[in-house]
Amino acid sequence: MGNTKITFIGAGNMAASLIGGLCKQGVHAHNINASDPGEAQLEKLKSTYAIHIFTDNQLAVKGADIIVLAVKPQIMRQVCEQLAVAVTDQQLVISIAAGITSDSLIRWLGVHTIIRCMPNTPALIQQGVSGLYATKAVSTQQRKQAEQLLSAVGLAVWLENEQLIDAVTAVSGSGPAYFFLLIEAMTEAGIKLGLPADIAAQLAQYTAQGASNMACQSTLDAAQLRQQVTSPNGTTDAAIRAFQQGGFNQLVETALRSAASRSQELAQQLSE
Ligand SMILES: NC(=O)C1=CN([C@@H]2O[C@H](COP(=O)(O)OP(=O)(O)OC[C@H]3O[C@@H](n4cnc5c(N)ncnc54)[C@H](O)[C@@H]3O)[C@@H](O)[C@H]2O)C=CC1
Ligand SMILES: O=C(O)[C@@H]1CCC=N1
Repeated sequence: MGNTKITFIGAGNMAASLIGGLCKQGVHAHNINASDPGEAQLEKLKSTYAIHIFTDNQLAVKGADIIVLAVKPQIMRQVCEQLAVAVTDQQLVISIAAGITSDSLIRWLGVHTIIRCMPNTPALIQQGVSGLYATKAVSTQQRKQAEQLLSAVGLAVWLENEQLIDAVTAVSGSGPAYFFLLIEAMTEAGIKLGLPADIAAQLAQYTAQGASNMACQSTLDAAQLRQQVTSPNGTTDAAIRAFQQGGFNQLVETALRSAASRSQELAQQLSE
């Protein structure tokens, strides 16, 4: 990232994951600003990574090459309108908010150099994945900078259609929570089958990690890898049948459609 100066507006969960990932990747802390009214989380970030902290958003964006908007969708308009006097078209604005369209951001901020990004919290351990969409005003150099920023904390993929950000939100933005839910459920089931709680949790966590790494590294697809585990009429077969009888695939589709719809709903509600 060289000497690129990055300011985070909002220093909550997602900003902390990105800042943590960037610092662990060797980005200099003196190139990172974070602004938030919550002094406790700012102090935590400062003591952990030695970044610059601010409680005044307008001061925080001064001199920044990239401004990452990492506040909740519901307060994005207020934050952008307050920042409008301080942000210029020379600065790249990356919004990570679910559901807030680039049209709204352009209108509220008065600048056109907008990238919408949907990252996820595993960015903290450099294993995030982000979908990115750039508006026409974003230069090739700025696209490169955004890609470098998000690639420092995981995989970054470009989308040519902004509406697909809703699908990315449903699959990978919210996705870590689905896997945590499965880990929780497998741990609870393991405990009910008689395992000590700590061992049940480790078995579920390491199984998720191993399966995910295999899926990422293998030339086989997920269905083929699943078949390798599934002996005909064996134990896995019994479990998979139970999942399928319970409508597992349909349930996953319904859940992801709900996430995407919520993202579209936020866009509609918050676009005025
Ligand atoms: N948490 C996640 O897994 C992901 C979140 N996102 C998006 O990231 C954004 C932030 O989400 P989280 O980090 O989870 O929320 P969060 O609630 O943890 O962080 C938001 C932060 O904004 C701060 N804030 C409130 N008013 C402010 C103001 N006027 N100026 C500056 N900061 C202000 C809050 O004090 C808080 O620290 C949301 O728009 C969300 O859609 C996107 C991808 C994944
Ligand atoms: O739950 C949310 O709204 C945010 C967006 C993606 C993950 N967390």
